[in-house]
Amino acid sequence: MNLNDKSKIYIAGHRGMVGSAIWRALEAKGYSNLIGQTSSELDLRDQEAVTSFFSEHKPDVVIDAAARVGGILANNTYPYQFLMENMQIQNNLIDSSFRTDVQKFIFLGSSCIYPKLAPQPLKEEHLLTGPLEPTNEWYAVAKITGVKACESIRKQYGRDYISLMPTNLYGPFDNFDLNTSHVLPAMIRKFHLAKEGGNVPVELWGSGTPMREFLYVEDLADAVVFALENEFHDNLYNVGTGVDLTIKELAELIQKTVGHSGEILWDSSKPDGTPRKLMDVSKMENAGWKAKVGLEEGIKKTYQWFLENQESFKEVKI
Ligand SMILES: NC(=O)c1ccc[n+]([C@@H]2O[C@H](COP(=O)([O-])OP(=O)(O)OC[C@H]3O[C@@H](n4cnc5c(N)ncnc54)[C@H](OP(=O)(O)O)[C@@H]3O)[C@@H](O)[C@H]2O)c1
Ligand SMILES: C[C@@H]1O[C@H](OP(=O)(O)OP(=O)(O)OC[C@H]2O[C@@H](n3cnc4c(=O)[nH]c(N)nc43)[C@H](O)[C@@H]2O)[C@@H](O)[C@H](O)[C@@H]1O
Repeated sequence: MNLNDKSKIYIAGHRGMVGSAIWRALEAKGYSNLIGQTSSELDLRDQEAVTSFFSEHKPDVVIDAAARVGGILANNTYPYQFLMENMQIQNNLIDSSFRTDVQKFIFLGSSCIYPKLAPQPLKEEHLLTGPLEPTNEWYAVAKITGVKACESIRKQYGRDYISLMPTNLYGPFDNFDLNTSHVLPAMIRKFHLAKEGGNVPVELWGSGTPMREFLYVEDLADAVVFALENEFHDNLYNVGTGVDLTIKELAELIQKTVGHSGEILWDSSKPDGTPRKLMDVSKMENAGWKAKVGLEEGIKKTYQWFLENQESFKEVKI
């Protein structure tokens, strides 16, 4: 497709951590015809509403950054919502895009689509080669169907519909609610509150032994713009740093950044989840994209954002 700065680009989920980063990145590159709808303006679970939105606005490009998103506890507590809502949202967006001739669609999945015990680092071809991690298999199955829906349109109709599989993301506008968030924002808030409370102990979940990879959200937004501006000849690409660390090492890094000097306690009644999910990022690197922001720098930026926006960050109520 002939993309230009007047192309109409619809960012679904444009207020979220990922969607807002993509919006800022596109604006910075001069794209002036961006459209977004809040979930109260357009509930993407409502097929009829999505169909009429697409027939009215006819976007040239769709970037799907809308989903029911949460950390390990939220996924494990609300399996039906994480499965059904994510299938409804993505399927409505993908099918309406197909029917209104959208030529470029970027779908965002997650590294949890790969089998729990797949060989590490995770390669795109490991998809569907083994059982999923039980704490988030519901969300993973939804995301896998999104990947397959885009792949089927590329295969049958030759449309440039691609799926990017980001690793764990963090950064400005993240969800800092301690029940529904992911580990990195939860640790920032917990260590900050404990420091302010006189360096009281911090209680974290699980054993601290699982390993995780973290990509700063503005790097992901950069990868999405890269995928938008370049012709991709395959349907599935991992997006990450290719570097991971234990949850315990992450805790010590965040404790140092925040300046907390108390004890760290581990609540073994909470799930560890997947032991490791390090991404093989060579396919995206061969396509010409590489992450730039290191973890220490990204945590410092995110903590700074947290301090400046404590009153405004969203508390996601599930
Ligand atoms: N965060 C991560 O670690 C991570 C990792 C890998 C992949 N991803 C993927 O990245 C994407 C965005 O994640 P995120 O972290 O940015 O999540 P987020 O901050 O919770 O944003 C999700 C967005 O989806 C929108 N949304 C949810 N339900 C909706 C509905 N029924 N109708 C319309 N809009 C709805 C919300 O809109 P409103 O704000 O208007 O309510 C929100 O802006 C998701 O596809 C997620 O799977 C995230
Ligand atoms: C990218 C996301 O990865 C998610 O898996 P996943 O990394 O285990 O999700 P997280 O919630 O980030 O948890 C990562 C690891 O951090 C541990 N952890 C320690 N303390 C905390 C805490 O205070 N809060 C949280 N949330 N975790 C904590 C948690 O037990 C787990 O082993 C999937 O559930 C999502 O669907 C999505 O795919």
